[in-house]
Amino acid sequence: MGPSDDAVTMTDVRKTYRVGEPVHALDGVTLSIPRGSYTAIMGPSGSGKSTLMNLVGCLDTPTSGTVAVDGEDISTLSERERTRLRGTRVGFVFQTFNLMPRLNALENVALPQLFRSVGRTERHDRARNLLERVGLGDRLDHLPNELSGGQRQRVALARALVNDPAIVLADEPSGNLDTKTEADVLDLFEEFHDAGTTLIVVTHERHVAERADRIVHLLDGNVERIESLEGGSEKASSGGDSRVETKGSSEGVRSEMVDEGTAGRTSINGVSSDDNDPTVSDHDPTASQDDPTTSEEER
Ligand SMILES: Nc1ncnc2c1ncn2[C@@H]1O[C@H](COP(=O)(O)OP(=O)(O)OP(=O)(O)O)[C@@H](O)[C@H]1O
Repeated sequence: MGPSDDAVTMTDVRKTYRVGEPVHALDGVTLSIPRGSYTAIMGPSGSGKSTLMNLVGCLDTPTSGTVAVDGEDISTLSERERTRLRGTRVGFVFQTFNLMPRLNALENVALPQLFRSVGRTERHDRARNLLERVGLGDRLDHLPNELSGGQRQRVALARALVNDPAIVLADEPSGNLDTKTEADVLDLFEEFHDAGTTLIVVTHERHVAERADRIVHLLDGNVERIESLEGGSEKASSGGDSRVETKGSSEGVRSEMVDEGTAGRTSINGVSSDDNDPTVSDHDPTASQDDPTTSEEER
């Protein structure tokens, strides 16, 4: 299996934060995530799950080692190129949904397509199609606060998928949902996984992780072990090149870089954190020339 068969390849990845005493959030992680696989990431608080997700999501760069996302080494890319890779090849689903409060369901799902050179009609057609697939064809005009928690999460999932990403990253995607709604959302994940999407889900919940093909257990910034799950899909077991190598000692950290956690300021799903300002106007920014997320090509 060649590198192109992996959606993500991490090689001896270290991430060191220096806010006072250095914190080795990731400490020599080598991990491959095959295309089309469904991976759960588990581990105690502080074990490095979010740090790993931030790297895979191109929200941050490693202190040392390489992270290849959809075949591209993110350390060699400019900030602008990483933004584009993130906007076009990665979809994000958060526990808190992160929908734009003043945009309706259709506009929220259409928004990340501003990274692509497609017109407004095509953007809206695709958003409508995805919302129909997640069972919300009759809720297109609803604002987030006019939807239930499960419906909002389904809008978030449709938004994550709208650019046909190589990878969907989900951080505690069902944490705020009741049991029945959680099951519905997880069924939907499975449906998209069956259709070939690579899914990486961070969770503290064993029953959520067990929906995946395998569980990567992190401990103290390293991969402690990888657990293959019985009944994992055909696709994942045949693509299950889960080469894992961990390096236990933090003494080997080579970096002298100072990382100050830039992740929070970066745009996600085509929407920068500053753009989450609830004072954003009601008009459809996917049609606006002035919207900060409008692609260069469209200006
Ligand atoms: N921006 C940052 N600056 C400094 N230290 C950080 C930063 N982000 C994370 N850390 C530290 O890195 C370590 C790993 O953090 P991370 O958020 O990846 O853990 P986690 O496994 O996601 O934890 P949780 O389950 O509590 O969300 C922690 O010790 C944390 O304090």
